[in-house]
Amino acid sequence: MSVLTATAAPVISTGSMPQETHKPSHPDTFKVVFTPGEFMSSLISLKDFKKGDVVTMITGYIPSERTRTSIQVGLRQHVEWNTDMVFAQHSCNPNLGVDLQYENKDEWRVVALRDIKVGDYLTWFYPSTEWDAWGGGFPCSCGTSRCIGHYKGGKGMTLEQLATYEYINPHIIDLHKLEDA
Ligand SMILES: C[S@@+](CC[C@H](N)C(=O)[O-])C[C@H]1O[C@@H](n2cnc3c(N)ncnc32)[C@H](O)[C@@H]1O
Repeated sequence: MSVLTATAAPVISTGSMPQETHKPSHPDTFKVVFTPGEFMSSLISLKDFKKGDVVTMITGYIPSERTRTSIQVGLRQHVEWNTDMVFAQHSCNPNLGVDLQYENKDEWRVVALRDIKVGDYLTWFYPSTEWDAWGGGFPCSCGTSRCIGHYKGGKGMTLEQLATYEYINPHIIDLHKLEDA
């Protein structure tokens, strides 16, 4: 079935969410680091992972429009993460891959791209799922040697640039091909 399944759970929004009322979605796996300032919070690991481990399956999402807190899962489909994964920051040298290549949505997963230690910040490469960055994107503060500068989504990168990253999802490649056609 191609229709995304909605859940009754409340949508987790970030930024303005009061820390006091926040209920961790994965208390054994990761933890939100609440940081003052607009959209400055992030996610750290509570476990060690080996490269290739599944860090979490993607469950409980809610179909959505493109928002600051959504993830693009198809050519025109977006969902709200609806878990603490929404707090994971973008990095141009991420330690997580978001793997949506499976036809069966129950198989969608977040994978460790390298060994991860307790306390490491958890990050993923937003252009691996997002074609067009919400609100025009942001100046990236990942500070890595691979930093692409201003994040604009997959459409702001060439296919050759994207090919140097793992887990660039099929809809991003397809959207590039459609644009180039
Ligand atoms: C899905 S939220 C991530 C959680 C967010 N940091 C928070 O506190 O709610 C995405 C927003 O976080 C910020 N962000 C994420 N990664 C970033 C990065 N590498 N550099 C600068 N801002 C980033 C941007 O404001 C972006 O629109």
